[in-house]
Amino acid sequence: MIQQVENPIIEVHDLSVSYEKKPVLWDVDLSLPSGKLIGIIGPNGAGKSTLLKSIMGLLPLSSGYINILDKPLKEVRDKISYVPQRESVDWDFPTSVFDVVMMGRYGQLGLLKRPKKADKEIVMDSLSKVGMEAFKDRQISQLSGGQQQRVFLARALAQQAEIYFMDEPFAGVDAATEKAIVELLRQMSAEKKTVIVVHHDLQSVARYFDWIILLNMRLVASGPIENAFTPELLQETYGGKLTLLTEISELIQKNRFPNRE
Ligand SMILES: Nc1ncnc2c1ncn2[C@@H]1O[C@H](COP(=O)(O)OP(=O)(O)OP(=O)(O)O)[C@@H](O)[C@H]1O
Repeated sequence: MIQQVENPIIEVHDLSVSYEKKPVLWDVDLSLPSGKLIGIIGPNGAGKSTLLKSIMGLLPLSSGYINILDKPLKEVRDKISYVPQRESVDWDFPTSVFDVVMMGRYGQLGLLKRPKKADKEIVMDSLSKVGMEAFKDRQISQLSGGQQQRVFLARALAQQAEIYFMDEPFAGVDAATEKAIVELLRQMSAEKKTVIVVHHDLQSVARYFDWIILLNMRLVASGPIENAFTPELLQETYGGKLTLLTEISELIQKNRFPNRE
């Protein structure tokens, strides 16, 4: 079930990626619609983060090419924003919440230019969207995991991009932060942003995403949640590793896609 899209915002052609000659992604052909919340789902080691990084040009490709907004990545870099995994960052670095979020503005500013009043306003607005204005002067080493994740999201918002890539934004955050992130994703979607999220928790997939990519080294499915989130396709993606299959099957049969209009 691989649905091709007319006028895709992202097109991936024959993508293969290897780490030190060990193949991780094989022949991925993908086209993605704009303005949707898109989840990349698959078991551990399936290549989800690798797909995200490849699309953003952070890894060398063994074969294939990627177009974003009909153009090669280097022409549209300022239109994309990346929220990496929280653990991949040194949170002991001595800097404030405000300054981390201001880093989101440097793409537009250039490194040597001073931020203007408008940039400061964008930073404060981004912090308020994630409920972190009160923490603007706090050192980032003194934040909880959920607060760190919110700051990361605020930095991405400050970039005012069109496409947002997020690698497991819900990993290790508290329930309040999870709810705040979901609300933010919905708001971004209402503003016609495209958001692509690596996601682990199968229970929440149908509630959070409009479209899913099922991946296990090869592309198993890409399509609207109603068509792609099926027991058969999940079985194909997870193989014997899927213990939640019955539960998910029930969820689908009851056609319960809560909170999604
Ligand atoms: N820098 C690297 N060097 C060598 N191998 C790597 C590197 N990064 C990832 N891999 C391997 O590539 C495979 C895919 O990794 P990737 O992180 O893309 O998977 P994932 O689906 O995001 O996994 P997870 O859900 O566990 O985060 C794994 O087998 C992983 O061990």
